[in-house]
Amino acid sequence: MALPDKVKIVEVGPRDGLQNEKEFVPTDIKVALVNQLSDAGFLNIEATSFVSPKWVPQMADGAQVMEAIKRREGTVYSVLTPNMRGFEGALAARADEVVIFGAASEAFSHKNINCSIDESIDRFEPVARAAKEAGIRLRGSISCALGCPYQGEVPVESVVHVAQRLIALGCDEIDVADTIGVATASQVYRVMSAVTEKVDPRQVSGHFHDTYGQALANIYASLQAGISIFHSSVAGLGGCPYAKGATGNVATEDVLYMLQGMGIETGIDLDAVITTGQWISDYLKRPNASRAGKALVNKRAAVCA
Ligand SMILES: CC(C)(COP(=O)([O-])OP(=O)([O-])OC[C@H]1O[C@@H](n2cnc3c(N)ncnc32)[C@H](O)[C@@H]1OP(=O)([O-])[O-])[C@@H](O)C(=O)NCCC(=O)NCCSC(=O)C[C@@](C)(O)CC(=O)[O-]
Repeated sequence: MALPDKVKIVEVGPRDGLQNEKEFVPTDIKVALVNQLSDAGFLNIEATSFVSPKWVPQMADGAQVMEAIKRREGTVYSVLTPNMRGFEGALAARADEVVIFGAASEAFSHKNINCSIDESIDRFEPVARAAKEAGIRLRGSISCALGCPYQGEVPVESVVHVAQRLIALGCDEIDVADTIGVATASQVYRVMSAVTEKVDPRQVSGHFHDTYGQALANIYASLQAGISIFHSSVAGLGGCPYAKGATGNVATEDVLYMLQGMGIETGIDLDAVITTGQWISDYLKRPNASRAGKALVNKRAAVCA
């Protein structure tokens, strides 16, 4: 299949990137991160979650973040909402898109949102209806679509089933997520092909954590399967608190560098993202997990030396 000439990158750093940070990141830092990413030209930024602060304390300031960010014309600001309580918070915070998040693995569904897959879809139903009534975009995420930390293998049929249920709820887009980053390219090609047999490929995205260093290859395999929407996290921040050991999403800088090299358009300023990636890594006192980010920061330093 011919590769797309344009790809949409959904920047999930402010939510998926930060949610697992042990130390509370001050709201003004979260806001500065979102604002810098908006200025870099992202069409879609996942800014925060409206979930139980007991389960994910780092996202407790979601309303304050949404209140304070500078909204860029043309950028969709998304937030996670597991239920109607979350949806009400998102509506009040003027989110452009709400994300319901299920799983293809029963075990992870219970660990992450304290209910079965079927119960989660029932719980999402009123959220989906309310979002459509409010004219808010609706996205559905399928965690552990390529492997589960608790049950191991996840049947492709389960991924396709959850994908179809989420589309039937009215999702504008669904994310096939490798939550623990275990997948390899041929498995990804198979799963994406199976999902896009039933769901319009334009509505399907790839969300790849990079725990085993396979994310870029998995993105390439997804491109070959007709996918043209990908999630990534600036500086490779992140990991899900309910997927022990899962490291960050694939680094946005690495994805942009790869796509640029292939002549695939994203509309995003890689230089600006590199600066932001180094800034947030320095702030969090953690190494920058982006290879291209680090290399280009070092290259800048060499030029200035
Ligand atoms: C879903 C629940 C709430 C169910 O939690 P529960 O205990 O089943 O439900 P509950 O109704 O009993 O609520 C428990 C407490 O949370 C409160 N509550 C209830 N709902 C909300 C809400 N929306 N916002 C704020 N507070 C809420 C509720 O009021 C109550 O407070 P208490 O009475 O104990 O003081 C809980 O399991 C939860 O919040 N889980 C967090 C899930 C999460 O955020 N996980 C990480 C994001 S998913 C992810 O990272 C994967 C993804 C998307 O990136 C893709 C991938 O890589 O796989």
